[in-house]
Amino acid sequence: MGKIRLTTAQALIKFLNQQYIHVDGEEFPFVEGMFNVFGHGNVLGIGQALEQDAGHLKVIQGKNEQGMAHAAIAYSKQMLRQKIYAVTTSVGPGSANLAAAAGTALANNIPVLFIPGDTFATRQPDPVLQQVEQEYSLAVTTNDALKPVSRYWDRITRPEQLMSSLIRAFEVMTDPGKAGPATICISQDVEGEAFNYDEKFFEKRVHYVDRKAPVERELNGAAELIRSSKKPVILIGGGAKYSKARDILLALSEKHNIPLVETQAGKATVESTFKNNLGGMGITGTVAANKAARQADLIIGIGTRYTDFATSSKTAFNFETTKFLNINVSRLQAYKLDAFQVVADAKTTLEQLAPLLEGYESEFGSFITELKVEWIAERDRLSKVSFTRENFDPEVKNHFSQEVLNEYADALNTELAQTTALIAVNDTISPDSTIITSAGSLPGDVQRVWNPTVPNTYNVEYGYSCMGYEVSGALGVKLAEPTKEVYSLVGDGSFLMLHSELITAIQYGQKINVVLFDNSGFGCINNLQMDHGGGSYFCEFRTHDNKILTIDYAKVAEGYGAKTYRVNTVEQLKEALEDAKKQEVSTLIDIKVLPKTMTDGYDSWWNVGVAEVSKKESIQKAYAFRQQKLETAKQY
Ligand SMILES: Cc1ncc(C[n+]2csc(CCOP(=O)(O)OP(=O)(O)O)c2C)c(N)n1
Ligand SMILES: O=C1C[C@@H](O)[C@H](O)[C@@H](O)C1=O
Ligand SMILES: [Mg+2]
Repeated sequence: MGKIRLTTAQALIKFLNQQYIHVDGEEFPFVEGMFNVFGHGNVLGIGQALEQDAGHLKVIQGKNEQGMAHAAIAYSKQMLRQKIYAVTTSVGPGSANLAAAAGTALANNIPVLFIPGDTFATRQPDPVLQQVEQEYSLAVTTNDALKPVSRYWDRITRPEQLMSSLIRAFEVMTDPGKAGPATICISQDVEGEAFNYDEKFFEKRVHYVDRKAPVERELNGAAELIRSSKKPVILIGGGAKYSKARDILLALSEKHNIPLVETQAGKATVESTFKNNLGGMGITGTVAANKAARQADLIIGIGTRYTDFATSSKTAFNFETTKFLNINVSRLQAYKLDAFQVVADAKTTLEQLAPLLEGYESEFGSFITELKVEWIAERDRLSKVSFTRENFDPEVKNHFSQEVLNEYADALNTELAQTTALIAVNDTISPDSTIITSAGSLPGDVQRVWNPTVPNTYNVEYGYSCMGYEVSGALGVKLAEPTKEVYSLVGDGSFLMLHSELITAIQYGQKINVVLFDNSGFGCINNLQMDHGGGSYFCEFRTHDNKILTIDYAKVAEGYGAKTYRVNTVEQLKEALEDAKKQEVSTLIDIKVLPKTMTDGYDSWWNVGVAEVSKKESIQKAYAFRQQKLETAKQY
């Protein structure tokens, strides 16, 4: 057998170039490119290999490891998990910076390949720069911290180990049932070590993503459950989107009059304009979706993980009477809520179920339309909130006095409500643009009020809700959708935490639009503490002498080379959005919004850890309320 002498890093890059994916009869390269932040842990090994021959890989210099990893995750999510970017980091802090992003990929089941450098296999120079010296083991390095946030984890201390390791990593990343981050740590000396690799290892390798069909028992059981149900509701999860189940969902919903409700990951599988689509479900959901779910005697959960946000901490359904039918490629997910399990691909299952449901119609009648009409009116109200200097009643009530709200209006020089601004963005940008968000109050707002009229234009990461995904993710989506506009919807808190990849976007001419909602604080957490009887404690951005912090974010982005806008009214916002569309360079719109003007909970419930004992009566009350709610919640 032919051999080829390569360094471990050269072998890695050669192998990545030869990985293909085969989905629904189409075959294409699985690895699009590689993000890097070089340091001594990877520049001489992986850096050298890329410089010598990157093949078809697009090589992009990131600015922060978490940020570039978020960009890679958003890319993969937008490509419906069919294409990835790899991410290489240096050793120690460089790899530690991957941890939050790895968690993001894992919680959201997104395939991405992480290649952090590792300490020396020989241990000759130990402790090498950036090595943490553990007393109890020389084998432990910073990279061990990535184990709990990786779907697959390995350490390469000999060049030949790379072969079996990579094959496992690609098997994991291309399996829809267990897709997630694969982390292969390579000792920095080993990256440069050569080995006589079998040439066969580098032959084109095709990873087949076949759609797993349900077995007859599953199919008949599912059909029987639906046929005997009066009011079934379909809960669309991310799995439905990745399976491209839109058409069959639409057909089944229409034919059998079954309402569709969506999780964050499932939103925009089916366009919001579809008559039976009632929008987001759960804590951050619409009244319409939650009312339908409350009435349901059967929830058909398709590709959903049933997170606390989707189930309102297991209070959203009537568990006495509601059955669950879970269609999921993951057995782990299918087992949830004591459901009837169909462990199979969403689209295939629904297509095979269709003939078995012939003649069936739910008893929802015109109720679905009534719910939708009711919610449209509510959204309309939210689009027109106008601030008044007296007796203003914000969405989030009884937290801030009018005096404090006026203080914000003065400091930020704005009277804009967040809901009004957000809906204006929705109504102004082109419908085929994609929005990206993940943390703060915006994910809740968009799950309720954002109307994606074009499928797959909603890239919201809410499995990990990781601050920093918003701006970085926009870069990833732009790489996936180069001809479309992308909009990062980001709070001031998240922007401050991480926006380094805005610079990467500008550097590589990848136009992103950052729409920044500045309410001068960690607004949603402030809501959370005050909703549970606490004071306003360290969640507002105030100076040492209690003044509201005002930051000119437009100026910050201007410094990077972005085209920027300062916005205090809806009119200015619309103008800025129109102008931003015409720009070739990345843009940032700094919108000053009033706190407490995001959407509120609409009576949904989130189980959070309230203090059992407290000196404050309001907290005691919050605790008692939680205990009361737990009485009605499913226990597991
Ligand atoms: C990396 C990370 N750290 C902390 C949190 C907890 N957290 C969630 S939202 C939030 C504040 C977000 O503030 P901002 O972006 O301004 O959004 P707002 O709620 O004000 O709309 C914090 C600290 C998180 N989700 N992610
Ligand atoms: O703690 C949190 C509260 C949520 O409202 C928010 O969206 C999320 O980012 C979070 O971490
Ligand atoms: Mg904020």
